[in-house]
Amino acid sequence: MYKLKVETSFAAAHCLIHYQGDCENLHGHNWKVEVTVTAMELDKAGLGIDFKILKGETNTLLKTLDHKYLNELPPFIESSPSSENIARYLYRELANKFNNGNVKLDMVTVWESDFASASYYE
Ligand SMILES: Nc1nc2c(c(=O)[nH]1)N=C([C@H](O)[C@H](O)COP(=O)(O)OP(=O)(O)OP(=O)(O)O)CN2
Ligand SMILES: [Zn+2]
Repeated sequence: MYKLKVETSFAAAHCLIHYQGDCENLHGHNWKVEVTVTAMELDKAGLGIDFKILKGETNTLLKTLDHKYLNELPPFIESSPSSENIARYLYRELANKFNNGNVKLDMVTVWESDFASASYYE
């Protein structure tokens, strides 16, 4: 079994809902996103899955969040755009793209600062 990880990022604005404190006000982060998959077998080139595919699909999804006000986007109308909910949203979208007989999405981790992150996995 192999574990592969890519890292990328996006910038966006948000405010936490049902939260009392500074973070209920509009502010932004440069979120770092880590996507980890497991692969059972390698192809002839020795790859579980091409990093270019992992990063490409992830960046395509992140483009829909980049430089947006997250609270206005459909995934976060009902659920506050916390790092936890962002990680879960990304996980569910990327699982549909990556999961097959060989590859399984393992975990998505979202860092909202150098010191704070949330991960989601199933
Ligand atoms: N479990 C979570 N806790 C918090 C989240 C979150 O997504 N999940 N998010 C926030 C806010 O987004 C806030 O912007 C956090 O910003 P940060 O600067 O890290 O928070 P502080 O101001 O408390 O940082 P200091 O280190 O105290 O300056 C809050 N919590
Ligand atoms: Zn925040």
